[in-house]
Amino acid sequence: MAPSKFDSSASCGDGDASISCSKTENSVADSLPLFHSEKAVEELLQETPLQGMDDHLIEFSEAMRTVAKALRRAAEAKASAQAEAAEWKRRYELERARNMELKHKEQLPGDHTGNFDGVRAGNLVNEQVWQNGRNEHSEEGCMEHGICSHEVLHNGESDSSSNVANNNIMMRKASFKLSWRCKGANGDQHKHDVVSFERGNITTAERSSKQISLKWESDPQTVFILTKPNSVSVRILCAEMVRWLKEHKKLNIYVEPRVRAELLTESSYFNFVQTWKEESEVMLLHTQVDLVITLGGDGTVLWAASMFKGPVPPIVPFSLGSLGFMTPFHTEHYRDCLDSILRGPISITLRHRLQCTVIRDAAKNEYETEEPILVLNEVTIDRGISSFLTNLECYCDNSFVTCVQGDGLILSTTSGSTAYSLAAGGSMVHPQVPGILFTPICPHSLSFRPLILPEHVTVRVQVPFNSRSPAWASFDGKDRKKLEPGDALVCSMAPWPVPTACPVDSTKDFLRSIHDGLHWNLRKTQSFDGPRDS
Ligand SMILES: NC(=O)c1ccc[n+]([C@@H]2O[C@H](COP(=O)([O-])OP(=O)(O)OC[C@H]3O[C@@H](n4cnc5c(N)ncnc54)[C@H](O)[C@@H]3O)[C@@H](O)[C@H]2O)c1
Ligand SMILES: Nc1ncnc2c1ncn2[C@@H]1O[C@H](COP(=O)(O)OP(=O)(O)OP(=O)(O)O)[C@@H](O)[C@H]1O
Repeated sequence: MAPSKFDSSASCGDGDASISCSKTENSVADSLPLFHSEKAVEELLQETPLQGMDDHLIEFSEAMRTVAKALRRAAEAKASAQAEAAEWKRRYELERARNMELKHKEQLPGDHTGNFDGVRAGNLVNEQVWQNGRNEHSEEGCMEHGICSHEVLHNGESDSSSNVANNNIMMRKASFKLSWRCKGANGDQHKHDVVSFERGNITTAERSSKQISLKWESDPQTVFILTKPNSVSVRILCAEMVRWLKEHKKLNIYVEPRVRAELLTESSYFNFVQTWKEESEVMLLHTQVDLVITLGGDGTVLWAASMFKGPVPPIVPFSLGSLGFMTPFHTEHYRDCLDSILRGPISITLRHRLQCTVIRDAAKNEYETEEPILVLNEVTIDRGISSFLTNLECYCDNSFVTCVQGDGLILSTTSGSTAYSLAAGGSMVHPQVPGILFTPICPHSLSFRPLILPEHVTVRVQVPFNSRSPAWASFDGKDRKKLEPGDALVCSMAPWPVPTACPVDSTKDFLRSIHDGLHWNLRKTQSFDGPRDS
């Protein structure tokens, strides 16, 4: 009786496996191990004596033997093809490595991609020559502008500092290049000093925010004194300081028009004091002034910074306020202090500023002001007098961040981290840390924690068209601007920081300000007198 279909299970001898001839050709080939040898077929046939079989069955048995042989040959051919492909692949990799090495040596300008699309496997060089002749790490191949590294490890040699196995295959550590992604054509050249790149290991050997020291190359000639208004003690000190700087230091003195008028009411002696007539002259102050002295509190430092829309001369802030986070110099010793500052060198805290631009009806993308508004502390977008929650859509480099529903949002510098942002639950951050604090004000959501974003981002805060009320932006607590639905405020790090002088260094200054100003973590020390671990 001839079977209509071969569809049975059988032991293959080398273990239990099922053979299903109803499989497609590919799937049979895939299960070649099941046909490990023709033995399986023989065993199967032996179990069925040929005598008594009809011709069809005998014929079928023979066909099965033939199929088994064909499958074995196919398996051998496949294994051989795989081995050959592996060999070609290995050769290709060798050639690729060699070409890469040569290409790096040639230092082709503008091509640091490490791409070798044109390399063909057929264009191979003698592998042995390559292995014998080259045995080097190719640091010298690293280019001027990018940061790259790759190394080749050879037969019998392994990098003692790594765990690379010592086998007979030439191994190539992945080659790579780092570059800083930023706007502008010269982006690649940014901050290479921060990252060192030895043999493929990335280390940040150098720090970006070192203590900055200012050394005068020529003597300062002109000092601009800024004072807090309506303060008798400030007025008295200002007159005394102007006199001393003129008589003992032979300096030119600039003051605000209001201050000059005050000095002149005191005495005509102060006629030499300079000021400006037109507001437009303020724009040029930075070209005439060597040093700015502030007499007041933090608000006077903010005021001074706001007068410079571009570069800011070094500021020496004297403390005549209540808190004095940014005013480390004491007025009692002002002569010694100024004496040392005029001689230099001066330790400087470079305080980053934010530049903010209001865009009216963001859909039109029209900037309201030509010049961005610069802030030293923060820009605040809040609900103003409205009793509704703010509804502020926030984007960071065009990626949606979140929607602020609450009283508002503070975008703060690290200098401003100890001001309004701190009161709203933001972290205190050392002023030399470059970053933008993203601090919600009374958010109506328990999970809305403050963020600190990197310095290079652009933050966009938009009042959506479906907002129930407008929002209000204020800049270092001043100049409130209404943001109607559809308006946006764009904020990024400004290129002109505010250099403020420190008595010792910026870290001591920062710690002093949080200890003295805020009494940070002030607590009576627990006494020794009591239970303790034995
Ligand atoms: N709830 C709050 O804490 C709150 C509310 C509104 C404004 N402010 C802050 O006031 C600043 C404006 O200051 P002002 O002197 O013109 O107004 P102000 O005279 O009302 O003084 C506000 C207080 O903030 C302090 N301050 C300012 N800058 C600081 C800083 N960088 N670190 C620590 N404290 C700082 C000042 O010493 C002052 O005591 C704003 O930029 C804002 O940060 C804070
Ligand atoms: N030269 C100036 N012209 C106009 N306004 C100024 C000037 N200097 C300071 N102000 C403003 O006066 C206010 C108070 O100044 P400041 O913060 O220096 O004094 P304070 O409030 O007594 O000190 P503190 O901030 O330490 O409590 C601030 O709002 C500031 O913007």
